[in-house]
Amino acid sequence: MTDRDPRGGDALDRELDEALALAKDQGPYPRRAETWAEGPVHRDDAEDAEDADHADALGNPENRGNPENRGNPEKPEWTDPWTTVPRDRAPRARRPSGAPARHRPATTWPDARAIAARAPRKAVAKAAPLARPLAEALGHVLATPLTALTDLPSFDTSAMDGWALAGPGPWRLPAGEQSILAGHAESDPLPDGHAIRIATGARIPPGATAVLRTEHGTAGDGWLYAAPGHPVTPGQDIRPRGQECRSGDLLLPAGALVTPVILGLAAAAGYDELPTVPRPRVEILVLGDELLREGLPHDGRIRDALGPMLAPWLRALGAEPTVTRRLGDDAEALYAAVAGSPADVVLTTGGTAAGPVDHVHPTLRRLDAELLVDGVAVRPGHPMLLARLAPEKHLVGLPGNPLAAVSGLLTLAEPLLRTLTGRPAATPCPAPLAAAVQGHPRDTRLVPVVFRGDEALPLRFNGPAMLRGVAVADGLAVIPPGGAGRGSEVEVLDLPWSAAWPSAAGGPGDPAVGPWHLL
Ligand SMILES: Nc1nc2c(c(=O)[nH]1)N[C@H]1C(S)=C(S)[C@@H](COP(=O)(O)OP(=O)(O)OC[C@H]3O[C@@H](n4cnc5c(N)ncnc54)[C@H](O)[C@@H]3O)O[C@H]1N2
Ligand code: MOO
Repeated sequence: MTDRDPRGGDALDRELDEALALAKDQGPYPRRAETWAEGPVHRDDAEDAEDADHADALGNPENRGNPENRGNPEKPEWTDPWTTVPRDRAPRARRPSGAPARHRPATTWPDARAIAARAPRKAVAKAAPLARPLAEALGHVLATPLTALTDLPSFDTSAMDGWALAGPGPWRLPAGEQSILAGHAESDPLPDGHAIRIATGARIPPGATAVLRTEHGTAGDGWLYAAPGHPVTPGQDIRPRGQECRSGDLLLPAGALVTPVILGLAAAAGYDELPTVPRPRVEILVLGDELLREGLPHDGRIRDALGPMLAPWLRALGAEPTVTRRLGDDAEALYAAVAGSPADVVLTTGGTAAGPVDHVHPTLRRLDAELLVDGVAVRPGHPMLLARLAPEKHLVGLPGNPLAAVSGLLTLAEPLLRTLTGRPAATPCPAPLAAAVQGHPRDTRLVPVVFRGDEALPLRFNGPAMLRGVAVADGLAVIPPGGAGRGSEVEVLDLPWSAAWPSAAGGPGDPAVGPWHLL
C-alpha cells in the first residue's frame, strides 16, 4: 500500500498514528483493534482528489455529466463516480462543509472477509443437527457427512434395452416373450450360450456376461445374432454393483449446501431425511424514507430494490431470513428493532454513511456494539460495516446503493454466514480477464463479469446504484488495487445461481456487454 501511495510512507505513517490516537479517544466505539489494524487508509481530501483523478483517467461515455463531450469517444465525459457531479461543479472534497472529518481507516477487502469469517464465537453448526425430510431440506446445510447407505447401483444393472447374454454367440432365446424388466426380483441364472430380453435398469441375471443393445442384434427362429460390426465384449453395457459408490463411501462432506441434485443423490443413496444445520436467523431492516414498495418512482422517491433481493439471497447462503422490515429513516425504530431482534444476524440496508439520516453508526454507539469492521477498502460498498451486538449476535450494515449492498453481502455477510453454518470457504476460482479493468488506486474493486469461454468478461452497468450488470453476471471479479490488465488472472466470486445464466447473458447484442467502463 505504502509503495503505491504518492504521498509517501512518512505521511501515511503519521495518518495511521492520528487514526489510532483518534480510535483511542473514541472510547468503546470501535473497540476492536482489528478495525484499525490495516491502516493507513482513510477518507480525506487527498483521497477524494485521487478518486477524481482516477475517474478522469477512466472516462465514461455512460455519463452525461459534461455536455461538451457528449458523443465524443476521444474526449470522454467526466463525473466523479461517487457523487456524479460534473467536475466543473464538483467540490474537491465530499465532506459537507463544517462536518467533522471521520478518520476511520478502512479495513482491506481480504482482511474484512477474514474478520467476518472468524467473528462468530460459536458456529450455529455446532448445535444439534435437525433431521429434515428430503422435501424440506433444500437450501439447508448438511450437519454431518453424507455417506452412502447402499451400494450404487445396488445390483448389477443393464445400462441399455436389449438382451442379456451368457458367453459368445449366437445365443438361444427362450420361447415366448420373456423379458426381465426394471424392478423385477432376481431372475433365474442364464446358461452359457443363452440370451433373454432385458430393459434398461433391470437386474442382470446370474451368469450373464454382457448386454447387447436392441439396435445391435437380430433375433429370429429362437436365436439371437450380433449385427456385423458389433462384436460383444465381456461386461459391455452392464453397470456393475457399486460402480458409483459402495455402502459407507463418503459422498459429500458436512457443510455442503443441499441443492436439488444433492436431494436426488441422497434419495438414491437411501436417505429419507437429512441431518441439517439449524439455519442462522437473519432479520432484514431496510432503511430509507425514500423507498417505495410498489409502483413507479415518483416525486424523488424510488423503489426498494434490496427488500425483494436479500431474503432469497440469504436463503441461498444457508440462512433463515425471518422477516424483512421497512423502517424508513426513524432512529428510534431502528434502535428498538436492533435491540429487540431475536435474530442471530441483523442485516441493515442504507444509513451506513454520514448523512443527516444515516442512523446505523449512532444506533451501534447507543447499543455499545463492538465494531469489527467499519468501512472496507472496496468499491463499491466502502461504507459497509460489521458489528458484534452480543456474543452471538452480529449486525451487518450494507450500504444503500444496490450494487454496494451486493458487495457488502459478499464481503461481510457471506463469510459470517459461512462460519455460522459450518461451511467451508469456496475454492478460489481465478479466471483471465477478457478486457482490462481500471482499478482504484488503493481499494479493491468488485466488478460483475460473465464467463465467455475461459475468460471473465467485465460487464457494463457496474455503477454502485446499478443492478443491471450483476443481474446477468456469473460472478464478481476481484480487481486488486491498481487494476488488472487483459488476460491477468483475477479471483471471481461466484453468485449462487450463476449456473443458470451461461448462455442467457453476454451474447451478441446484449447491451450489458461492452464497451466496458467503470461507472
Ligand atoms: N459524505 C459521504 N457521503 C457518502 C459516502 C462517503 O464516503 N462520504 N459514501 C457514499 C457511498 S460510496 C455509498 S454506497 C453511500 C452509502 O450510503 P448509506 O449506506 O448511508 O445509504 P443511503 O444514504 O441510505 O442510500 C444511498 C443510496 O442508495 C439508495 N438506496 C438506499 N436503500 C435502497 C434500497 N433498499 N433500494 C434501492 N436504493 C436504495 C438511496 O436512495 C441512495 O440513493 O453513501 C455515499 N455517500
Ligand atoms: O458508491 Mo458506494 O461505493 O459504496 O456504492
